[in-house]
Amino acid sequence: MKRVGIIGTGIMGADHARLLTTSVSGAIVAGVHDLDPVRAAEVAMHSGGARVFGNPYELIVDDDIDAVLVASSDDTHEEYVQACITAGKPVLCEKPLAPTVEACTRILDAEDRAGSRLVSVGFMRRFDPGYAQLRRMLRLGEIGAPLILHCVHRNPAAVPGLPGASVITNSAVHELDITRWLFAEEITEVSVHAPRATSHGGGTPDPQILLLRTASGAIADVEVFVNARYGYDVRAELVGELGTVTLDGPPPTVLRRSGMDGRALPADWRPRFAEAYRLELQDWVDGAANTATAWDGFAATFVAAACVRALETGTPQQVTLPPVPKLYR
Ligand SMILES: NC(=O)c1ccc[n+]([C@@H]2O[C@H](COP(=O)([O-])OP(=O)(O)OC[C@H]3O[C@@H](n4cnc5c(N)ncnc54)[C@H](O)[C@@H]3O)[C@@H](O)[C@H]2O)c1
Ligand SMILES: O[C@H]1[C@H](O)[C@@H](O)[C@H](O)[C@@H](O)[C@H]1O
Repeated sequence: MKRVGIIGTGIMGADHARLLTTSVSGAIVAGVHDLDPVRAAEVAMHSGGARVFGNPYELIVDDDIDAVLVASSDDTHEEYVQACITAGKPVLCEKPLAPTVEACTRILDAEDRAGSRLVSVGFMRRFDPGYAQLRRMLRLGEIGAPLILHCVHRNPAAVPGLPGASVITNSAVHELDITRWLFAEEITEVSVHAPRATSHGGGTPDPQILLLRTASGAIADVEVFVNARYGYDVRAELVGELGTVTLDGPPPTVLRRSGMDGRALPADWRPRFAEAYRLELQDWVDGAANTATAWDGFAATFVAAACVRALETGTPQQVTLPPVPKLYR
């Protein structure tokens, strides 16, 4: 039985705790920590009486904790991931690995010194049955050589006044990862275009259109719109030389009534990606190593940084990743 400690018990930490407790085999939530002790206590209570730690570093080194899940806010990931590497414990860190290239580089260096892959990154879309099917069809040659990936990523609402950079490092980062993962090659050039901003974002440059060119010359276009109001909506369409494959959002149930034909949209990512989170956690608990690595986390943040420069300067940016370190080849 893997005894998991969770740092950060907000929306995602609480959801991961619930899944680990109810839907993942071979694991228990043994410890929790949050800056807010009330949140930590509540999640502990629903996780079969996990221990509440007042100090996150004591949780990480505790002999009764085998592995750590980091679900605190983005800018706190690095310090906890570093402490896990030092303690020699596997850590599943929510995306992004860290919001800056410098922080991700320090994590890669620490893993290199440790000499083993301890870090997984929560790019859960890799486990979503819909995205997995898209990738399988591509590999089977169903649509021939891929040319274009169209992506839509809409959230109903975000923190008012969120900086444009955060829309990229926190939200569009999923598409940066999924583009690398689907095409199995790196993104080499990016440009970002911002139309007139929505009046519902408190000044956030939102929506944004990202154009990503991959090493073989394919293009992904990403509409990221974090104040779209109407619901949580993530979609994709892959266009190949022989056909297309479309990933529409579940659920499959359609309500036809009063002259309308419609499906209910989820309010956020938890229902939409419930199965992806469960499969990701199971994979991590099993040590199956299909989760995104620290290198994947670094690469996504590296491309995100180029997108932020493109947004701020209005000019396309070349992306040249450093060579893949030996640990990840
Ligand atoms: N994979 C996904 O689809 C997905 C979805 C949502 C969020 N996330 C990521 O998960 C993380 C958490 O997001 P959330 O939506 O749960 O946010 P949240 O604000 O609901 O929860 C964050 C929690 O972290 C705590 N916290 C903040 N700083 C801390 C620190 N230094 N030490 C310990 N606890 C600290 C807060 O008190 C809060 O309870 C973020 O990194 C976010 O990007 C991933
Ligand atoms: O942190 C969340 C999470 O990563 C969701 O999956 C994404 O859709 C949101 O845009 C982001 O804010």
